[in-house]
Amino acid sequence: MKVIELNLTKKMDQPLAVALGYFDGLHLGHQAVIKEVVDYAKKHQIRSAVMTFSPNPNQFLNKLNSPHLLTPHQEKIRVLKELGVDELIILPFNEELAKMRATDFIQRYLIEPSIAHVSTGFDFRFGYRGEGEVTLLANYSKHFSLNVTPKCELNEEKIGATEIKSYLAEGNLEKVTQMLGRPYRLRGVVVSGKQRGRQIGFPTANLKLSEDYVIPKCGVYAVKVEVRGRHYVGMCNIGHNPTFNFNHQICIETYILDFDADIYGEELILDFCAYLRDEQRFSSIEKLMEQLAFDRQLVRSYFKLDLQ
Ligand SMILES: Cc1cc2nc3c(=O)[nH]c(=O)nc-3n(C[C@H](O)[C@H](O)[C@H](O)COP(=O)(O)O)c2cc1C
Ligand SMILES: Nc1ncnc2c1ncn2[C@@H]1O[C@H](COP(=O)(O)OP(=O)(O)OP(=O)(O)O)[C@@H](O)[C@H]1O
Repeated sequence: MKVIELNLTKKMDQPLAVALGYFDGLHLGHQAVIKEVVDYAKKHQIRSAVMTFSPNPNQFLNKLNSPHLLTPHQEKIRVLKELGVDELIILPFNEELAKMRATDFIQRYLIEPSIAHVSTGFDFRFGYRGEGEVTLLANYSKHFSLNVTPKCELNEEKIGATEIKSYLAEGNLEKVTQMLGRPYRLRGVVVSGKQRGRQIGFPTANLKLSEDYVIPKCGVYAVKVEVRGRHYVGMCNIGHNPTFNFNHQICIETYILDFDADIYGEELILDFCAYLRDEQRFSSIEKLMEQLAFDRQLVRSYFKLDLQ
């Protein structure tokens, strides 16, 4: 997939079908919008693209330091590749774009580059203070064809980034996975901890996130783990390690089952599959160890591994 960061000002080399939106999460609603574009492009033998913005419009408009995203930049690229998108076009979201009238946006980013087909969702808004709605796009049928994806819902609730973020904050991974159509993923690098895990028989890989992700609720999770291109299962604790000494900074650490290797500095990918329990402060290290052994059995049975 080609990633283009630019102001589209002139005609594109080849006709494009584009999906428009920020697309944080790339959940099932976003996937419906994007799949339509990929299918349209295949059928008409043109290239498919996602047209998005950077930085996050919310971050720019509300002057947030860190946006905390479900799919930060690299993660978004990875999922878009899997969806078969040919190009990712990133428009710089700046003062000029924030103030651009909706009709000027259409002229500059859709008509001038000769975009052939546009796909959006039912509630897409664009232009100054979100004044432009999909009905406005429909007025330009002589320039581009338009597809509007109806609302995708899960049990009558809109599938959306805000909803997924609140389910992550509650530890409701079932809803998160259903809305995303895949497990929630964190990616980072293994850094050294205080080496206490090893001493209590549960060495852990401490994760330093590679991008600004939304962190799920503190607690213990059954996770799928990918490291050095191989797949494992594990149990991940997100929290403050209160039994030892309450750490103010949240730490994300994973005990990988049936694994013993030095992976400091390696990339680690965690897929969050099930919420097992809250983090607790135990009265002794022995009690914590007993609980960890119990958690390990739970993880084995969750993933239907032979109990050992
Ligand atoms: C699956 C799992 C669950 C854990 N649950 C708790 C917990 O409930 N309470 C707690 O204080 N620490 C918990 N821990 C954290 C251990 O205290 C931690 O592994 C130990 O402090 C080692 O930290 P280190 O890697 O910084 O050396 C858990 C760790 C793992 C891997
Ligand atoms: N549940 C959904 N069903 C159909 N289309 C959707 C759904 N959620 C978002 N879309 C569409 O996907 C495109 C990209 O969405 P974008 O991220 O810009 O905005 P959004 O509506 O705020 O998404 P979200 O609700 O996930 O935050 C838009 O065209 C939007 O209308």
